Amino acid sequence: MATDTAADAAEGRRARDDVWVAAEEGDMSEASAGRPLLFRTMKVKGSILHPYRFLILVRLVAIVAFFAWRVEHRNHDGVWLWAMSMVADAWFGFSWLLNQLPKLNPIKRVPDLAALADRHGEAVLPGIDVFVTTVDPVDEPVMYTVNTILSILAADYLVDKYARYLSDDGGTLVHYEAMLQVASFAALWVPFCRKHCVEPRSPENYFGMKTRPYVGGMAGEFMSDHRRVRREYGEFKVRIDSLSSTIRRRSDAYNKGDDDVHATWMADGTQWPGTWIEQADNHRRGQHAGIVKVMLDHPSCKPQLGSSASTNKPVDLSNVDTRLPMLVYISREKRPGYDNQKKAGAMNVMLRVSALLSNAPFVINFDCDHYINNSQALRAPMCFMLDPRDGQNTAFVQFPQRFDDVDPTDRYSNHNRVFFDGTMLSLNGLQGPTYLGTGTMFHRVALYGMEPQRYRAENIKLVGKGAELGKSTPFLNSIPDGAIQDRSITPVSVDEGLMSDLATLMTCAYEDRTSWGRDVGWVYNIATEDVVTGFRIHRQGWRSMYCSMEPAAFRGTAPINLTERLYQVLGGQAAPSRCSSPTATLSSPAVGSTLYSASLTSTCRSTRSPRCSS
Ligand SMILES: O=c1ccn([C@@H]2O[C@H](COP(=O)(O)OP(=O)(O)O[C@H]3O[C@H](CO)[C@@H](O)[C@H](O)[C@H]3O)[C@@H](O)[C@H]2O)c(=O)[nH]1
Ligand SMILES: [Mn+2]
Repeated sequence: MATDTAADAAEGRRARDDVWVAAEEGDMSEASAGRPLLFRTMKVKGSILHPYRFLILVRLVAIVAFFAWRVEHRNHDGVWLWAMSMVADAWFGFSWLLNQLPKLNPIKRVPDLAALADRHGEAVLPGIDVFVTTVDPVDEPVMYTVNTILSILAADYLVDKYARYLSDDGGTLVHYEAMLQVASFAALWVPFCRKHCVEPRSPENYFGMKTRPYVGGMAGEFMSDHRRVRREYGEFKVRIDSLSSTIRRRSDAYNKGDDDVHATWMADGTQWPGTWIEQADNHRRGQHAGIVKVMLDHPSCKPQLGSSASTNKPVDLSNVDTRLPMLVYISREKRPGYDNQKKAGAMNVMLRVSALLSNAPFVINFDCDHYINNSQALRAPMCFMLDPRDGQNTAFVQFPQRFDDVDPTDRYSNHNRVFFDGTMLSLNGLQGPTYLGTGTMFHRVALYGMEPQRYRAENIKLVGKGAELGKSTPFLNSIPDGAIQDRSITPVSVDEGLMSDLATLMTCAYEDRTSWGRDVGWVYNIATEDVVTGFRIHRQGWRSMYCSMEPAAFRGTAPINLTERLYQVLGGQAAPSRCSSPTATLSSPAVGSTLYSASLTSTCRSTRSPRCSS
């Protein structure tokens, strides 16, 4: 749980401060034109880096010498075996070299939130669309998803500058009704977080902490508010846990006497358009209509203070802004015969649907089991995106993945330190880290397949784009606006016309004969759509940034037992490009193994969600 993490973090910080020193920024006056720099760049201290580089050189010499020795000592009794092992060694050595080169100059970049606040004040921060994906309320427990969503709704960002989207690939009523519950509990939880500066803002993790220093300004009221909200959260959990039985009971009552149809019914007495408990034609997992429901409208741009304490509302919110950001539920259309392309397909639909509803210039995505751990986490990537140096060319900002519930010795290497704190920082010194699938903020236009220099709104050419981006005129028209950073998100009226435009964007057939899944959006037909999508964006000349912040911006759940961990590693291995070294699983030849091993320890990653119950 999050309790040991504070101590861990403090210790980690102390250790790392001995390693990192400020890097020289060179003459920035021209690039920044008087605008303040919004992040600090650090490099590894010379006394550590130089010996490390020397070590790489020594190993390189040893490897070359080893090769020479192998060539000279050919085994004449088994030339084939010898040749095969030489080929393997050559490939092994080459990939080792590729793995080492970026490590010559690791770079860490730390966002300067104070400078961002100084420069931007509050009002001019750009809009963000936040995407969360989920599939199955049992495999990916609903409690994780609702906590993720509560943590996003409570994040410290301008309420009218971000919108929240949940994509439910299962199309289940449980998820939809869970979102209704979230919307109602958030009306208490979010103002409570704001009033008392609560961290983290995922209630399960917050109430699970043993101790926490109070940093808010209303210590006097804290204990009673805390007790009250905790009780409400308990009741909220009970309601969430009983959703599936509530829905089943309700549906049974509606279906009584009808032997043919066993529909699943919503609370308002209409049939659920998505997947039914008893699956029927047009109401099964792989076959149902597209659904989009705006559950919380886009808020007004003026703060709305809450009411003072009364008997039925014991928490005094008279000085707290009670607005909530927009909340939208989406379940895309599913038809037999179409490959739904898993997460990549879901993300592409969300990208299009959000373009007509909020069309923020930035999007950030989370898997349903990754919550916001640091309420400033949506501001931090802005330090990179708005920075005068490379902001215009930065396609995405990637955060390290951190995990709860890892046993103290980390015996299954869940933290994956070499990958998140080695390889990624190393790539950060080059064109930037790869896209890792969750906790990543993008420039929307980078996902539309546009190149960095064409990025400014006035340069976007829509002629001929219909073939690439699909034939929805409202969507094509939204693209230039989606590039304007200082555009505020304006509330849209969800009328019949808009609903039919949205339905078109969610259909399976929309992407036929377009570039979606190839040159536009998340890439299809590959196990590691995230990594490959990142590569495509890099290829176009964009760069990416790795954002280091304390406390960790986001946290996820790690496998708690060996079986789950092995599944996870297997998932990563099955997809070689997820590993920084493609040969990490090959057994190395006896002599070579010691030379290579240090660079090969657990460079693979994957965050397959644990099949745990909550
Ligand atoms: O048909 C699908 C399948 C999955 N998902 C969502 O995609 C996310 C990741 O899927 P999961 O099965 O949990 O994969 P993991 O192995 O846990 O995830 C790792 O691998 C994925 C595939 O490369 C990356 O996208 C993730 O970000 C990365 O954490 C989850 O939020 C799912 O709900 C969908 O929306 N639709
Ligand atoms: Mn997962």
